[in-house]
Amino acid sequence: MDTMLLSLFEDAIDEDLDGFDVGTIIKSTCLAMLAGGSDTTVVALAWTLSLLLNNSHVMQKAQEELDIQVGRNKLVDESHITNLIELLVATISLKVRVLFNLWKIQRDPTVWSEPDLFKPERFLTTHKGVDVKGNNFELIPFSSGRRICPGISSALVLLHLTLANVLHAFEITRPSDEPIAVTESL
Ligand code: HEM
Repeated sequence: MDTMLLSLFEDAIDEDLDGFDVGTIIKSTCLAMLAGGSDTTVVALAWTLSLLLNNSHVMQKAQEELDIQVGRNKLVDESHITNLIELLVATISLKVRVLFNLWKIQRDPTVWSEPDLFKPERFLTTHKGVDVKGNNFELIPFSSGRRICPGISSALVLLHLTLANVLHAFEITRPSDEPIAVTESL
C-alpha cells in the first residue's frame, strides 16, 4: 500500500502538504485504512454468521445456492459472486457537525416491515434494487456522500468471498439449542 501511495505522491515529494511531509501522510493514510477496515469487516462477518446460525432456514438456502453455483468440490472465487443472489443480500452550513443515527434510519418501521427480523429475502422482493452504496438513504451502512467509506468495494468483495467460502466449506451449528446472543450494547 505504501508503494502505491508513494507513486501517487511522487510529484509532491518536496512539497509541504499542510505542514506534513509525504512520509507522514502515507503512514497516516495506511493507518486510517487499517484502522477503518479491520474491526468493521470482522464485526459485519460475526453478525452475519450469528444471524445465519439463528435463522438456519436462511443459511440452508444460501448453502444450497452455493452448491448449485459453485459445486461441492470447489472453493468460491470472485467469478461466482455475481451469481450468488441469496448472499446479496441538505444543504448544511460549514462548521456544523451532523451526526446521523444510522441504526434508527435502518430500522424505520415505515420503511422496513418487521425491521428487527433477519429477512435477507426482502432485498429480492419488497426492497429489490436497494443497495448499500450510498444512493438509497434508507440503508447506508457505509454512510453516503463525500465522506462515504472509501473501503466499500474491498469490504464487499472480502465479505462476500469469506462468507461464501465459510458457508460452502463448513457445516456450522450452534453449540446448543440456545440462540446466539445478538443483543447490542455499548
Ligand atoms: C463492513 C465493513 C465496513 C463498514 C460497515 C464501514 C463503514 C464505514 C462508515 C459508516 C464510514 C463513515 C464514518 C463516518 O462518517 O463517521 C466509514 C469510513 C471509513 N472507512 Fe469504512 N467500513 C467498512 C470497511 C472498511 C474497509 C475495509 C476500509 C479500508 C480498507 C475502510 C476504511 C474507511 C476509512 C479510511 C473511513 C474514513 C473516511 C473519511 O473520513 O473520509 N472501511 N466506514
